Amino acid sequence: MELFTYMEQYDYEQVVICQDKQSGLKAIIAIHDTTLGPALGGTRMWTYENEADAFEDALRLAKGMTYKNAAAGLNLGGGKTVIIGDPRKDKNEEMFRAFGRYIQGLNGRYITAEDVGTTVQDMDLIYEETDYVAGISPAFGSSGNPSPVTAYGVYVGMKSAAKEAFGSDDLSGKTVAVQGVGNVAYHLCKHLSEEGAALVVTDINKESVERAVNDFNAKAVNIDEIYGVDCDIFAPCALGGIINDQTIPRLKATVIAGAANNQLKEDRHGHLIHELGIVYAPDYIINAGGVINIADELKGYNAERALKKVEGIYQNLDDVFAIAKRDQIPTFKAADRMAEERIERMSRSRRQFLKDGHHILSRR
Ligand SMILES: NC(=O)C1=CN([C@@H]2O[C@H](COP(=O)(O)OP(=O)(O)OC[C@H]3O[C@@H](n4cnc5c(N)ncnc54)[C@H](O)[C@@H]3O)[C@@H](O)[C@H]2O)C=CC1
Ligand SMILES: CC(C)CC(=O)C(=O)O
Repeated sequence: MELFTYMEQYDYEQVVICQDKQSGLKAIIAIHDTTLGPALGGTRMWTYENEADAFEDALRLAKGMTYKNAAAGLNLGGGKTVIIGDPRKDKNEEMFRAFGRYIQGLNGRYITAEDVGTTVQDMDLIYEETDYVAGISPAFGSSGNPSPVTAYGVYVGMKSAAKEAFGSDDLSGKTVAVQGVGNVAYHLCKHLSEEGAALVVTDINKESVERAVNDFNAKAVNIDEIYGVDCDIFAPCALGGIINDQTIPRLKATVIAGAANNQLKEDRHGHLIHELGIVYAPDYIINAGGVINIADELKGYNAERALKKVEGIYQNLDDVFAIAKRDQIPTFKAADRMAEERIERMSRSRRQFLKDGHHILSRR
């Protein structure tokens, strides 16, 4: 990847490369766009095949956060961090403290939180060094782990997508194939099971599968079988790029609605599933619950208020489906349109009225 070419193509503001030999920290902080406010997005810790993959992931995820935050009505820009390493083996206190100091050095341009491979405990270590971290322990007045709230948002969003596809948002009797039953999907499965949906699950982690089988009577399938499951709804809840040339021909689902970021490998895959008549709930609209919850900390966290806002994901998806129909475009394009229009509108109003609209985390 030619970094500057890529940054210019999608108009990224900044990429910060952090290296700390003592702790083994190798992190990439990507800030895509801060038109609406400071960039907020989680920190992912993952073992990448090579550095180029890590850069690409950080950059794509950061851009996704710009769109997610804009479409969710938040006054926040988009950013994301990738830490290269195995979250089961390579973490240590110094690493997250060092990372916290890098974030502090950005002076509020970027606020971090959890993503795949990081936990509330990791955020607490970052908090030792900087205020610009959310999703820390509730004992600090924070919102804690965002995953259950993300799951609730995906659940209400799935109901909106079901209404679009089947004419009713009732999920009882529907079969949902869930790829990856980690932090978010476990809670999603709970909501679905309580409503009477049948679950088919897979995960590379055997214990996670067993937990879903035991707790929700889910049927387990092998990793690769999940795409071909005879189901109503496919819920990608692991990593990105899973809607691609290899998987699309195998899908039997009428709806795709899940938590994973960057589900479409490329834009053309969004067009392909649209042509096949699959109702796609755009990833960054349906999985915005976590960031909506975390963003509430900027006002002094109130769980009830945050949850109410998360329920707005249902209406937001209704709006996306309506724009898609009105403009005869796939839903992922309709979501982009919604986000871009808000950024454009707000940037004009910002120039006129707002000198410094940034929030202060220390209010929490
Ligand atoms: N945690 C949150 O609040 C939010 C998470 N997301 C996205 O949702 C997705 C899931 O996030 P979490 O549940 O927090 O992560 P997690 O790491 O707890 O769960 C992901 C699960 O997917 C499994 N997995 C990985 N590769 C797989 C594969 N090829 N096939 C099957 N399973 C596989 C993992 O073993 C793990 O159990 C990620 O894409 C994340 O970026 C998006 C918004 C907020
Ligand atoms: C705070 C996180 C839940 C935000 C994020 O990184 C995401 O929504 O992917």
